[in-house]
Amino acid sequence: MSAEAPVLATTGLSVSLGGRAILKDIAMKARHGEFLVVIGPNGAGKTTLLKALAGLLDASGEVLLGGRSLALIARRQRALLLGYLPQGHEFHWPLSVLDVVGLGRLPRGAGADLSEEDRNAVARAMEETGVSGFAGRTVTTLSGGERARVALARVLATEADLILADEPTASLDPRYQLVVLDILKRHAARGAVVAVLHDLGLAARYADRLLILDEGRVVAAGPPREVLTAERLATTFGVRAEILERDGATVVIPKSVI
Ligand SMILES: Nc1ncnc2c1ncn2[C@@H]1O[C@H](COP(=O)(O)OP(=O)(O)OP(=O)(O)O)[C@@H](O)[C@H]1O
Repeated sequence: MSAEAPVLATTGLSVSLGGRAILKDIAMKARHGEFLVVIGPNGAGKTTLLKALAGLLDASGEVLLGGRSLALIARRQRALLLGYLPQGHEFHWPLSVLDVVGLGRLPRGAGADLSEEDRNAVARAMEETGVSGFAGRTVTTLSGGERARVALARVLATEADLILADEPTASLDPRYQLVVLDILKRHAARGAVVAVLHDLGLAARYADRLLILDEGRVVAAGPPREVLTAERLATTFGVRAEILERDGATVVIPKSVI
């Protein structure tokens, strides 16, 4: 991907599901090196946006990856360019953790026998996410937080420049929430990351820019301290919140329901 074109950009991106307009004319971009966090109330369209960015939904408008139209990029090539971490992390097959993370190498042509390069990428991803200790365990026996980290390890193993992560910290304990966001922040530095988060405090701390979705539209986009205002939290989320600046970071304290 060229460093000049945004890693990811959309124009006029719209999606209808079940006869209802879910995403309406979304224009957004993630620049090289950027950690973009998508926030918004339940049902705003965040998951739908990530799926559309990953090319998993019929959409009108355009998604550009490194300046190239996603629609014109073959599926296998897409899988090299972007890693998609879906919400939920359910595994239905009783594979070992090592095998699941190894699946991340499939787009790179890996077969049943991984090359040394594949094995190194898998080992790095497992080390980073703290799952090496249970490499031999069957994924269906893992706890929710352990599964979430294995799912992230599989995406990291792809070594795609762009990662789309849907609620990557859901079901993680406080330490692993920070571990995972640190990983994504590091990854963003050499490509870009678009992540959906519900925790406004973590979103404010980690995001280079926030994209706020409400009822399928972008209602604000920019650095956390510019877009996270008490008025915005009231109109978009329906909460009264206190917003503080502490050690250079924006701290959000939701206080009551409006
Ligand atoms: N397949 C579908 N058919 C019809 N409506 C759908 C479908 N998938 C999602 N929707 C609707 O689209 C809207 C946006 O859903 P989406 O999952 O993108 O929201 P979200 O912002 O990720 O919400 P949450 O914070 O609750 O995860 C919701 O009203 C949802 O009910």
